[in-house]
Amino acid sequence: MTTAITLTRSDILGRPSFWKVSELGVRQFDHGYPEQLLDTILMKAHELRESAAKTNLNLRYLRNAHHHIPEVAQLMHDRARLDRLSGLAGVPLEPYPVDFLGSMITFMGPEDGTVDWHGDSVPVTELVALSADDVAGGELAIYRGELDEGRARLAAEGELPDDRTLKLTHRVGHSIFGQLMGVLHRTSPMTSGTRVTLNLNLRSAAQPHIDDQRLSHLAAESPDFAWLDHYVSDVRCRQLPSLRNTATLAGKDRDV
Ligand SMILES: O=C(O)CCC(=O)C(=O)O
Ligand SMILES: [Fe+2]
Repeated sequence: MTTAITLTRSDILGRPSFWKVSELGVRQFDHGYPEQLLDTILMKAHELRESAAKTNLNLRYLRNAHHHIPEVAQLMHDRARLDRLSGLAGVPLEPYPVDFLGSMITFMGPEDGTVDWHGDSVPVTELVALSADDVAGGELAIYRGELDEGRARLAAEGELPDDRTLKLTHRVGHSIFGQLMGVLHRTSPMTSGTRVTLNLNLRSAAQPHIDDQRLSHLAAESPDFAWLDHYVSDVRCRQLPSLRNTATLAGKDRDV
């Protein structure tokens, strides 16, 4: 595995941050995943493309990809992959548990559009380019600065200065792996070509409460509330113990 780029979270935000799973910022690396597995995922993604929804962020995507495509589930839960990503992040990671956000496949191009400025609700993501044909534009653009400050600038000025934006070109065979929670980013508009990308979302296995998910966001994404029971039991059984444990440890620190 060769690492093409590495940036810490503090490098991106321009300040230390507290709400994070680790100092992971963004890394791009040669993933070495089996070509045949990714080709199968791409072929099945094309078959399902017409069922992919468009969201208000101008993104055409197929959510819950691991339920539709067993090969996505295989990669998502692959132990060697999770161990390697955990090593890169510096903390144990696990697949994101809210089913419809665990994995998705995005379709981007001049007609499908590209995802607009946002911060991720999920803590950590791996973007695996399945195809990138004849692409002009379409880089992952990351604002170097605070999310809220960047949003205010966007609202006031309509754009962000180029010299504060880092652009990463997606490459087939490489993953862009990052902690994009609380980090303002988008995909640069594409003037030609198409890119199909597999997004595999993750969180800290040790501190699963570190997350920017909002119930209103989940409801907007999936208004049938079919995710609710599973979500509440995750909060009860995983997130609450982790939150309490963190609070206890912080209390102990103060007592010393
Ligand atoms: O594929 C990309 O360039 C960015 C995708 C992204 O930010 C997202 O799906 O949340
Ligand atoms: Fe994102």
